[in-house]
Amino acid sequence: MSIELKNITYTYSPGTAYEIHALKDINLEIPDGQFIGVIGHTGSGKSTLIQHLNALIRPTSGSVLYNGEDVWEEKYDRRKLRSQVGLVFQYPEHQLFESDVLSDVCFGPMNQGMSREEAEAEAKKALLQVGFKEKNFSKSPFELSGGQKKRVAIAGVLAMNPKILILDEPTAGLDPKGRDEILDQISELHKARGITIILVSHSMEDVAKYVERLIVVNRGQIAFDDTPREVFSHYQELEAMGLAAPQITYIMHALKQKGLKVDPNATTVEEARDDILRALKEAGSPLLKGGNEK
Ligand SMILES: Nc1ncnc2c1ncn2[C@@H]1O[C@H](COP(=O)(O)OP(=O)(O)OP(=O)(O)O)[C@@H](O)[C@H]1O
Repeated sequence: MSIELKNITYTYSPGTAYEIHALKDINLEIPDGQFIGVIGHTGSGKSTLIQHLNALIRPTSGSVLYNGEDVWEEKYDRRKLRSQVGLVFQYPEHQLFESDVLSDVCFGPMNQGMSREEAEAEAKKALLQVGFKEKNFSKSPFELSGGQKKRVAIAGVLAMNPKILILDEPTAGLDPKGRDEILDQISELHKARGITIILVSHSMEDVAKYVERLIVVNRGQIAFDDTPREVFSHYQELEAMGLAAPQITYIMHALKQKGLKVDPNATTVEEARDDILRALKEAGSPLLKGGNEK
């Protein structure tokens, strides 16, 4: 189930005074099963890019291939594609409209042609997988907290059994605890279903913790496409794009400059902790005498 973007450009309002070249010659290959982060400054083109992945917008030039087939061929079934490449928009909770949670999540699969019974089975599975409790299935979506609403919205797309799930800032507007819970659940989902996850995020800490591949978009182009570790080693270039590496990367660079033999490219707090302890131990540091070793 690979997606390929070939020489994609996209221009809003072409030929007018408001013309904006949102994407410029994008080439991208997304094989099965990866957990990918997409990061970039506001207005860099992330949303425009992901809408190409499920043929919601048609490129100005270039082609989008799904399993090798051009999705903009006249006879291509783009409706089917959209159920296989599920897209959860920013603030999806604004799109809940049924009277109860279960019916809301059933809407997508029923729209795809499933019976209510089949749809309910998929909906329940999806809701439980995103950590939504069964006792709340009959509640009105309007009674729910922000985090619960987001779960319902994600389950609504998941219930259609997508092969690829794209989430545009799924944690926007949540507090840190709600944010971690949702991201942990998305990560679990990736493991349990083995589907491709594409996570658009503004948080370097979040992508560093979860994704295996990080795509950095800058002014409509792909600036980096690599492991988070490799991308963050270019932190000075990221800064020039209005981005930054995770704070821990800066701390590790500072420690290295002070003479501690740490790996400056650690990207998560856990990785950094282990590496600092190792370096302190190797240096025979008195700091470890308090029994603080792992
Ligand atoms: N419907 C639209 N009409 C005209 N211009 C648009 C439209 N949507 C986006 N743009 C412009 O295209 C460029 C890319 O926008 P896009 O929304 O893809 O960026 P983004 O990286 O997703 O931003 P954000 O992080 O704020 O969501 C920006 O200059 C934006 O102003």
